[in-house]
Amino acid sequence: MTDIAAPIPAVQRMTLRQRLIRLVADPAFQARAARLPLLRRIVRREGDAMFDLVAGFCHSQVLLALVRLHIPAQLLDATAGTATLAARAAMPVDRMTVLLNAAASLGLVKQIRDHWSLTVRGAALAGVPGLQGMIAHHDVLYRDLSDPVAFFRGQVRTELADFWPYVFGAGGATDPGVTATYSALMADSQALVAADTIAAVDWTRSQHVMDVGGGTGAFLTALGLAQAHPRLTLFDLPAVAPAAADRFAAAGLTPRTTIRAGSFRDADLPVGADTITLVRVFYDHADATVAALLARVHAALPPGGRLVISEPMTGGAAPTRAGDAYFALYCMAMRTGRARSAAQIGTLLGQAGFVQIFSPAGARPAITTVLTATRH
Ligand SMILES: CC(C)=CCC/C(C)=C/CC/C(C)=C/C=C/C(C)=C/C=C/C=C(C)/C=C/C=C(C)/C=C/C=C(C)/C=C/CC(C)(C)O
Ligand SMILES: C[S@@+](CC[C@H](N)C(=O)[O-])C[C@H]1O[C@@H](n2cnc3c(N)ncnc32)[C@H](O)[C@@H]1O
Repeated sequence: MTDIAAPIPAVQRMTLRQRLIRLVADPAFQARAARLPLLRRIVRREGDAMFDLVAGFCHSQVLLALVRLHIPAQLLDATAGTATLAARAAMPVDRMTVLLNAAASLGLVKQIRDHWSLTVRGAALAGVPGLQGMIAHHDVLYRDLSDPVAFFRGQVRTELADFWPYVFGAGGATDPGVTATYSALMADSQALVAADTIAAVDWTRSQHVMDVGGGTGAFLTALGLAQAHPRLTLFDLPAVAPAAADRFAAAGLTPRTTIRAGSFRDADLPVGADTITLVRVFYDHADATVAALLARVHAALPPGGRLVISEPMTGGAAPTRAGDAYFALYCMAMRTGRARSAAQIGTLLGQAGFVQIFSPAGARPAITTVLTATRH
């Protein structure tokens, strides 16, 4: 069913800003402005930006096709001609030409003489750990979003949550095959989050760090390699946590690490750490679960102990594309959690008895935002 927006009610007294908005929406003004030397550039820029919004889904599908056909990986190995790429993709040459030109328009590849190579952006796509894996499962998200009005009304039984079964608690993460798939993607997509989180925080005072919801140990491994001194404890669900042992062993970190399996929904957290990290954990959960988890974190830390939270956040009063037009929708499709702003998380921290809540600069907000807090 198509929804037509209700007509805007008549405005009694228009502010200056509203008058300006009405003027810009007037097709006659748009046509006049496009011819005026001073306004022409703005009109063109706004038109291009509007077109990008209109065509965003096509752009994403071009990206998805490239990833599914392993074109970034192929072009990282060697440049290739259109016919070669078409043959490898079992695609007619003329259709591959359309795909590659579309990718070139998006700045991902470029044709030099008869051969295609990656651009700087295409090379970043090929190299960012986990990014192609995230893109490859976006078909699930897009199916959930295919009727966006029903989606925003909460009338779609989304599929995305089935892709990440652990969010429904320990019972959701018992099949080792399923957990292995999502744990690998989660760990791969962690690399930039871990790098920015580690860089944003001063770890010199931390003697013992416990990563709660630490998956298969990607964050603690990165931290252990960056900081030689702290002891490291990983806490995650019984179906997930044991796999961290191989990662710790491969990094030579086994003597410094402890793995504790359990559910933070069902029991208290182990004590002993002076620093607890929660990386990409809150946004999977409702406020009540986060509040209960924070109470357990508070109880597990000594007075003066530190909590480090890191995950993609919304922009709050200043919405951001990554936070508000991607992660917020992603979390909504996950059904159990939501993307929050730093201010919202700060409020939850304050209610749980944490003080000195800071957001250190340094992290790339599209990748993650970091908050630190102290247990009172
Ligand atoms: C060679 C020439 C000519 C010049 C060189 C100039 C030069 C040196 C340029 C620099 C090039 C460079 C190094 C670029 C680097 C670019 C990088 C690092 C780009 C990184 C982009 C990262 C992105 C887009 C990350 C996206 C992450 C996403 C979408 C993650 C999603 C994660 C989700 C949804 C997690 C879900 C988990 C759950 C289930 C909710 O719990
Ligand atoms: C989005 S993943 C983040 C994993 C890791 N911190 C990262 O950033 O890659 C959320 C993690 O929380 C864990 N988790 C979910 N519910 C949990 C619970 N009740 N008790 C312990 N861990 C839980 C999941 O198994 C998963 O590893």
